[in-house]
Amino acid sequence: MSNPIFIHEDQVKKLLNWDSTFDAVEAALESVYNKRAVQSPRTFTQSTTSKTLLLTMPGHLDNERFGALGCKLVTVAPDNINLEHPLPTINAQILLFEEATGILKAVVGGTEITKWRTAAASAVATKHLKPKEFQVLAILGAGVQGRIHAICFNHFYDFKEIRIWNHNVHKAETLVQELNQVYNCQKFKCCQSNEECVRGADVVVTATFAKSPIVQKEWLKDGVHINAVGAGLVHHSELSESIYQSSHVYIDHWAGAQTELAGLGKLGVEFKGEIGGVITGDLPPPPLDQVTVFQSLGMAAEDCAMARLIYDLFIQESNMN
Ligand SMILES: NC(=O)C1=CN([C@@H]2O[C@H](COP(=O)(O)OP(=O)(O)OC[C@H]3O[C@@H](n4cnc5c(N)ncnc54)[C@H](OP(=O)(O)O)[C@@H]3O)[C@@H](O)[C@H]2O)C=CC1
Ligand SMILES: O=C([O-])C1=[NH+]CCC1
Repeated sequence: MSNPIFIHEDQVKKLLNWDSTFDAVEAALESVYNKRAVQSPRTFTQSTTSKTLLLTMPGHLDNERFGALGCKLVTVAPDNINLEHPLPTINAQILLFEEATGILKAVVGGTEITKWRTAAASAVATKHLKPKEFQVLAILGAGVQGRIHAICFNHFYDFKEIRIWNHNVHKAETLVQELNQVYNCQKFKCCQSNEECVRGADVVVTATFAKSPIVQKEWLKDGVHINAVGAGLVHHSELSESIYQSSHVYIDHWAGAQTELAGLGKLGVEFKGEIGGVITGDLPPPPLDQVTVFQSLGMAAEDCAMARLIYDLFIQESNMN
């Protein structure tokens, strides 16, 4: 019996690319809708001696290119940011199993994968729910997800302006400066308030730990698309209730939504369906003048697809050397 391979974060980082990530995530979202993926509900284990939360996310995906049986273990430790030497808030590993035998074949660093696949899921949802009219992108949150969303959306879409707001404005200023320098442009702009950031935007991303709404309905332009990524108290704490009640809301997976978004159900919010249904064409695209929300929870199927992608690239590269 061979020992499992360890693919560390720095190796994962070198193997990641946006186009394959997009394909893997799109395949995962479609497979969940087509019932070619199995995702047992994720579990949440709260440490009683710290703020750290451990999530276990088992999944299986039946797909020629991205199929895999795996389990992501991911921790959320909000205080990491305040350490003398700050660490990422979200850290993960993905266990990948041989399907026929159940033997562990690889442990794949999951922190970069979580970053990339989450931004790619927002990009996939945006492609299917807001097919054109990109001028202005508003990103609320300048942490790990805010940054990777800026990079991902700049890769896939031709926004004229990418605005970034953070409740601590200095952090947004630093990120904007970095991105304008890296891409040798001036399209990244720092906003002093969340309202200034959102007003007039065509696409909005929320990626914070905000426990109360940071986006209000009256700030939204007709036809805006929102990718709601962050979770404060719950996964729907970043947008005001009236946004959810008046817009077309799509989710990544029903099973997760039934438990983790139960609060929205109590407010009378009816989900239009899984984004996978829009990808397959079974669900009609929303009218262009309607506000749309992609409520992203994150799925094991995305992580399995990504771990398989990285595993295959790692083996290919090892065989070449
Ligand atoms: N849907 C999905 O698949 C995934 C969702 N997530 C979620 O995305 C969110 C961001 O994660 P990540 O970027 O990795 O975390 P980071 O810690 O890197 O960033 C968090 C950001 O939220 C800001 N923030 C913290 N508290 C508040 C507040 N009360 N109001 C407004 N902004 C606040 C922080 O600002 P500052 O540092 O200045 O305080 C920072 O910009 C989290 O809620 C996380 O759970 C993450 C991964 C996957
Ligand atoms: O899907 C995911 O990995 C996560 N969602 C929220 C925190 C981590």
